[in-house]
Amino acid sequence: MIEPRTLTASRLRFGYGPGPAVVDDVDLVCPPGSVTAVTGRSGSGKSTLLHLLGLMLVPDGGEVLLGGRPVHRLPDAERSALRAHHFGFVFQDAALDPTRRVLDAVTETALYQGLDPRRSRARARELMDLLGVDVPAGRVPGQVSGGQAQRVALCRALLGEPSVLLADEPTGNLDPATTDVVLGALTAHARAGGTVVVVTHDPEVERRCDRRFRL
Ligand SMILES: Nc1ncnc2c1ncn2[C@@H]1O[C@H](COP(=O)(O)OP(=O)(O)OP(=O)(O)O)[C@@H](O)[C@H]1O
Repeated sequence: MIEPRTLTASRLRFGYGPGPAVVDDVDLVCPPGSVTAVTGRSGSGKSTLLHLLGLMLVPDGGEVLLGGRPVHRLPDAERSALRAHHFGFVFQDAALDPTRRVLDAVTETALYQGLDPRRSRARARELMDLLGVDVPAGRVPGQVSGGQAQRVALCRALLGEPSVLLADEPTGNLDPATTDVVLGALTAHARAGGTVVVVTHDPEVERRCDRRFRL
């Protein structure tokens, strides 16, 4: 069951070191039930914003709120627990363990969440079918294409039924038909109560999202 939660950034600011902030005074509200597109030129801070929203970076200023609760400065263990139970990630550098089978990569986070292994394997197969990840069960991530690896990461994120799904260029390596399938899955997750945020350079993907935020 997805637990609906609004994700909010308030006056968010972050820089990687001395010099100007990469994310500067960003206000953003992402309600459950919708897909928000984050766009902007290369280097404008989109991925950084997604890492801040996903509690992987701690802001220098401002707040990240989940369901109205400030979560950006929680101790590491609490932020990790929140990430594991409420967030799903499809990141460009979402490293899939190269030694594990694709199916195990998809079920890995669900097992951490305490889901029944047999049910999560069955659901993983359904999601892989839905997203057209048609690879032999024994394949390891290094033996699948970039576009397939992205969809494996999406299956893994969806399996956990996260309140918040953050995706960095999830259609970057995909043809139009497969882009449709991925957008359909992201939208379905939102309609089921999820909060979905997608970084994209693709104007067509941006157009099809419910909300738009330009950095
Ligand atoms: N780990 C890091 N250390 C220092 N600077 C970084 C780091 N990661 C990103 N940056 C810098 O922060 C800025 C924003 O990077 P970010 O990846 O957030 O942009 P982006 O909008 O996602 O770019 P793209 O569209 O090219 O993926 C860039 O100038 C980048 O060089």
